Amino acid sequence: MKDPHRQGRPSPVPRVLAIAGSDSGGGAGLQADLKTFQELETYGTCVVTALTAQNSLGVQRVSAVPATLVADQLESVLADIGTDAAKTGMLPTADIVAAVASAIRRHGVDRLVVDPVRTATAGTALVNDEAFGALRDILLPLAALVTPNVPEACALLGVREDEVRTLDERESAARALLGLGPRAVLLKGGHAAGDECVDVLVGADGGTRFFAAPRLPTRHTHGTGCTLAAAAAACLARGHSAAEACGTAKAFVAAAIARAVPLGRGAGPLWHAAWREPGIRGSAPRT
Ligand SMILES: Nc1ncnc2c1ncn2[C@@H]1O[C@H](COP(=O)(O)OP(=O)(O)OP(=O)(O)O)[C@@H](O)[C@H]1O
Ligand SMILES: Cc1ncc(COP(=O)(O)O)c(N)n1
Repeated sequence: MKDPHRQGRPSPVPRVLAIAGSDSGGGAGLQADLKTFQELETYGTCVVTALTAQNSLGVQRVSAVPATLVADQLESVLADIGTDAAKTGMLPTADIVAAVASAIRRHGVDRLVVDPVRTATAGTALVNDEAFGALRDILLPLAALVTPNVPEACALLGVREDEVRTLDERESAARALLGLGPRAVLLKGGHAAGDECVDVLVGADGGTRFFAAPRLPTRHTHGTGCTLAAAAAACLARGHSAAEACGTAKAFVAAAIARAVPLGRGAGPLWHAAWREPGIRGSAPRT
């Protein structure tokens, strides 16, 4: 980003900004993002877009933060601390999407990861249709990387989910998403069938990469999407390429799922500190 107040001096630590909703249960949203940033040895800042009353069983209540307050938070962070990368999660209204796009442009944040959050795993809508359309039209063209799951990819493209089943169909869908303007697309495979979770990366270099990891037999996967996108943003802030960032992010999320904790009566959260354990990074996916 343009960082006039640093006058060309590098930041003492990589900085990453999360622009997302709060999850009171601590498993997804901003809470997952900040834990991930810390584990990957980056300094995390956060702009709150929504408050949710949420736990392992689902989302009980959602309240959007006024767009002007989102804009003020963005200005407070970016005009002083600055950032080396940013990541968006839950952007509940079109006004909030517009405020985010405007700040990203004005401050020249070019390492932007957009996680096109739409509904919680439990099915509750987190974002209205107008906001999702605004994200597609004005935020995706600013993204270095967008990380949809299969239902989100289908909603962005306006196609049915049964048209995006096989790996070839997922690769074609990822390529079609490049047409919406992001520089790279990681189409996640958590929702696809099979013994492996295969994520497909297509990017500006024209190539395709597959990141595969065994599908872990657990229901404690609350916050996987947020964690993956946050880890990718932390890696971009460290100066890694999109492909390197996706490889590390996949390994990070796999390790955190392997050590997920059965808290609450429903889908429990990941254990982000798994990354510190000797040997756990050995669960790195094949690429
Ligand atoms: N059971 C699992 N075992 C291993 N990896 C998984 C599992 N479920 C999801 N993943 C991986 O976690 C990451 C997030 O994928 P997923 O498709 O679940 O995203 P998402 O639906 O956006 O997540 P969320 O459930 O947080 O909304 C991907 O890298 C995916 O391959
Ligand atoms: C604030 C917030 N942001 C994102 C998600 C999506 O995560 P998941 O699909 O795992 O519920 C969520 N539940 N809450």
